[in-house]
Amino acid sequence: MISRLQQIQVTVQQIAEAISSVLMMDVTIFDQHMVRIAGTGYHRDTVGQRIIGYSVGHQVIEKREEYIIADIKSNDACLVCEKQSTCMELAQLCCPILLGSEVIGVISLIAFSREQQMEIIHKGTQLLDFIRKMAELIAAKTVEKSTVNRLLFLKNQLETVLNFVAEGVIAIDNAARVINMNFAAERMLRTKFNDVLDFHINEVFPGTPIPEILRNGKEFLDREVKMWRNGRQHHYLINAKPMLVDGVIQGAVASFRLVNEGYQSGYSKEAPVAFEDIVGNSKNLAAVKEEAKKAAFGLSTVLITGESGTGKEIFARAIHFTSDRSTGPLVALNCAAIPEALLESELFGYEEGSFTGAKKGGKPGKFELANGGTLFLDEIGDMPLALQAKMLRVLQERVVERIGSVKVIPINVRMIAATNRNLEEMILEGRFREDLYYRLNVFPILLPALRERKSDIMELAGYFMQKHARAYGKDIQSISAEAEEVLLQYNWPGNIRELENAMECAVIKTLGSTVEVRDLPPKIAVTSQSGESLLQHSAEKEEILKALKKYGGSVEGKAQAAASLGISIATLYRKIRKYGLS
Ligand SMILES: Nc1ncnc2c1ncn2[C@@H]1O[C@H](COP(=O)(O)OP(=O)(O)OP(=O)(O)O)[C@@H](O)[C@H]1O
Repeated sequence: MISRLQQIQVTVQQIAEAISSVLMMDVTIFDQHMVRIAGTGYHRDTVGQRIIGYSVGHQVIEKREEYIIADIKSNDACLVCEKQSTCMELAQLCCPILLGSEVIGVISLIAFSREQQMEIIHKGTQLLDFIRKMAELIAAKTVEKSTVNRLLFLKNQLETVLNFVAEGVIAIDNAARVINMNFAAERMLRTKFNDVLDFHINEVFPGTPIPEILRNGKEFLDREVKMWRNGRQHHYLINAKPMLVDGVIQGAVASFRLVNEGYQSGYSKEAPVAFEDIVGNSKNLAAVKEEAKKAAFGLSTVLITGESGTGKEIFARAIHFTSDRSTGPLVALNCAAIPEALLESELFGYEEGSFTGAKKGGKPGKFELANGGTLFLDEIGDMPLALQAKMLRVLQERVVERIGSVKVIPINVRMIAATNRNLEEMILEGRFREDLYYRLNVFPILLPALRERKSDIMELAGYFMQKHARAYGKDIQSISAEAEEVLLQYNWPGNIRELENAMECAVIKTLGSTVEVRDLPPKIAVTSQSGESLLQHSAEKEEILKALKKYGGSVEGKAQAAASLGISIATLYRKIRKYGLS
């Protein structure tokens, strides 16, 4: 193991040189294993080597004593040294480097000349006082080093843990500036920590109540915050706590999760959806529609998989309204939208008095509410393992028990589950139960991504253009050939939802009756083309300026401007800097 002195070798050498130049004598410093850590003059060349043989140094370490050796040839301590007869040193002064009661090394001041020897003879105790101070300094440096090492270790440990959790975590200092952020927070806020370090939290996460804590010191749980991003409103549930040092608020830490459109209420109130309402005639989509129609007429559980925004929910609704349960309830629950602790009672309900805060008369769960109809469980991949086991029982036995009750309630419910996750991979990682997967996957439906059905893009774009033009009372008739090319070239990672947002944004911006490239969100226009032309740059700059003029340069204004441009706030700030728009 590397010794304490070895860990700070450079510092030890510097101290040896400083002593040597002040006292005009050579210095050597070695650790408790007799390895030379530093040396000046004659001893410089053997730094890093172990001192062999039994010498005064060994005695300093063993006895933890200081030595003043006025004459090497006659001193008792030197008599035991094998090299005494050939030793070129005339006199020596040795001092242990102590860390508590442990010797971690020795400083030795050496006289090679008569004058230096005289110095040691006449001023030995003063010199020793000085060397002792230097030994204390070195010991303090080793403590400092191990403190730094420990802090680095803790920092790594903390980062590993932070980046392991699925919740977003963000920390601010006492001026509400961002000082830390984990991977999940980066993902959810679509930003990079380095891009927003030291930004005011409101610039990164507008509308969050986290700064309140700096004023009142009160922690809060499950506060809902809505934020516009990419033309879409996102809901977050936030918990936050003050960071206290010696009782003084030094900042705050918040953890949050994205509660995408927490549609907890049933769909029964909503308008029915037929397969004919699902826009798109590509071969891929037509095949899936045929499959889904077959599923609608059975009673089997359906598992819809597909990337986010591919239309899983709209398919689930079409299946329900085409099935012979269409007059029954359609009840939906997004497993990712509900805090884990509440999910069980949402699904299974509870009896009166089953836990603190339980409603009088108890509450039915979604299974009961969906009786005679369909239960749509979205984001099933986010269901915790313990609940998965309970779900499996319901699917096998077709009965539910409310929390806190022993009564068994029979249920007649068709289940449709959906996920954008790869459940088979999750099974291998032990995060999803294989038996539940097979129970759910009776009728699998795989929705293709938009990029896998390019021929649907323009049909959908036209459909959304008309829908939003109607809503905004605008007379927009067509999409220009250039805009069409851009729409077709783009990769659509956010699928149909992203296309709908893009077309809504275009409808808002279009001045005439045709959607042009400049009306599309800059992100789509830029990434669709190979290389960013000067023309695009100036168009983008103009768009940003327009948005900033419209919404104002305040933090809130910038957040709105970013939302209207379909970009994240951090990207807006980057572009403001890039185009010098301060
Ligand atoms: N083929 C389609 N025709 C018309 N609208 C569609 C079509 N597919 C999806 N949409 C619309 O696009 C949006 C996204 O679809 P939906 O919510 O069904 O996707 P999803 O796969 O469930 O997304 P997520 O996994 O993110 O919840 C919805 O507003 C939906 O009405």
